[in-house]
Amino acid sequence: MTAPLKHSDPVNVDVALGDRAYDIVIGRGVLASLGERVAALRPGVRTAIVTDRTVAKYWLEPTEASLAAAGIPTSRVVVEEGEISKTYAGLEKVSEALIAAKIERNDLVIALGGGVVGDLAGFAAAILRRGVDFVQVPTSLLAQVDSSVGGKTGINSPQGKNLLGAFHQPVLVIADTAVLDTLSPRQFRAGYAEVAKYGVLGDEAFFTWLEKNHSDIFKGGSAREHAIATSCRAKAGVVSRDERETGERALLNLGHTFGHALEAATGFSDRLFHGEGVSIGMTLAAQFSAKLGMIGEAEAARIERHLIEAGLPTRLQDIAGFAQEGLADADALMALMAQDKKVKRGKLTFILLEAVGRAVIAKDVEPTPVRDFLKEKLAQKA
Ligand SMILES: NC(=O)c1ccc[n+]([C@@H]2O[C@H](COP(=O)([O-])OP(=O)(O)OC[C@H]3O[C@@H](n4cnc5c(N)ncnc54)[C@H](O)[C@@H]3O)[C@@H](O)[C@H]2O)c1
Ligand SMILES: O=C(O)C(=O)C[C@@H](O)[C@H](O)[C@H](O)COP(=O)(O)O
Ligand SMILES: [Zn+2]
Repeated sequence: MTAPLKHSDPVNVDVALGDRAYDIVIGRGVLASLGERVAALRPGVRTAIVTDRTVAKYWLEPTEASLAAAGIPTSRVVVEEGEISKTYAGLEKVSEALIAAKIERNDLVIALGGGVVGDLAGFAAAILRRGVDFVQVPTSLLAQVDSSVGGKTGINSPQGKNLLGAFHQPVLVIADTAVLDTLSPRQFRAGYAEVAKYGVLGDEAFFTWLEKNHSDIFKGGSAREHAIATSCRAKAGVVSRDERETGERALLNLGHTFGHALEAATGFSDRLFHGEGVSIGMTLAAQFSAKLGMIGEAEAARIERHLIEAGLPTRLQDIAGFAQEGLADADALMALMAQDKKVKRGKLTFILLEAVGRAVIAKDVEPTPVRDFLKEKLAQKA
């Protein structure tokens, strides 16, 4: 872990992917430099900004102003906020709008928003005219620490999370930490789950730092920038070594096998945001690791305690409408987990823990112990 930044220093994190390498620029106010940076990267380019209604209200005009100041023509595509847009219908809307705006192969799509907009606009860019470059301007904490980096793009199927998609790296990521000031507290907390994930999966010192400093991240200031930069460095390192998830990258999926199943079981709705699903999933992964004797109960409890302190849900019973059919049913959750992209020849793969800060990939996990574990968890009192 590197020392916390001074508040005013913008920081650059390099995603070292050879001829597809790119910079992540992190700092307060860096959105104003978007136009200048895009003009330097792609002289003469035209752009289409894809965003959602809420983000448009706060951040579309400053984004357009920055591009206009650099002489870059823009058009806009505004979708509904939330997972409802990360769908076939959302993809059709964005793709048709980009075609209507005559976005050409050498133009740029700009994803201005949270992970939904980033995944959706990135996927539309990946398939438009068989591939147009795109820039990520992440506006949620989750997008700044995770989804804008690494090139996973896609949409959901009613049968599962991110089941249609492509690896398509952005050419630039601009993470302005000031834009997080308009994010709702619940969405900020949800994004924090992915920050904690980076500590839990590979950096015990960062997790310890988070235990002491998490409230400062919520307040803003240098702790926020430090947490974002540390998460981005961790992700950039993994992605540069294993872009297509043939090995190590699967570690970034800690908590997601359970979490994605819970998101599907709640209909990709506001009952459970992605980061909240990750928080519950990460707690379950830690508890399952303890049940298998891989870590002590105390370590699993340490992780859960921190997530609770950060205001996150950690138990299945914390989900609104928990008792509804589907969610309180281990077999239904097992069926949803069978659609996980880490499944190989029908066998589940889980990301489990050997310690706080040391995650491992567990292949060929037998379904029976997982089902029994879920039944135990489902039987707990609300
Ligand atoms: N591609 C990846 O590697 C990756 C990684 C993690 C998550 N994801 C995906 O990201 C999605 C979740 O992303 P998310 O949590 O950002 O959700 P989101 O995109 O739905 O954004 C959350 C909410 O916050 C609002 N919002 C965003 N920025 C704002 C701002 N600055 N001010 C006010 N409101 C703002 C949005 O309008 C939305 O309502 C999921 O679909 C998940 O699967 C992808
Ligand atoms: O970038 C990755 O790799 C991740 O797994 C990051 C996750 O936080 C993210 O939610 C990702 O979209 C999940 O990937 P999926 O392949 O399980 O859909
Ligand atoms: Zn995630």
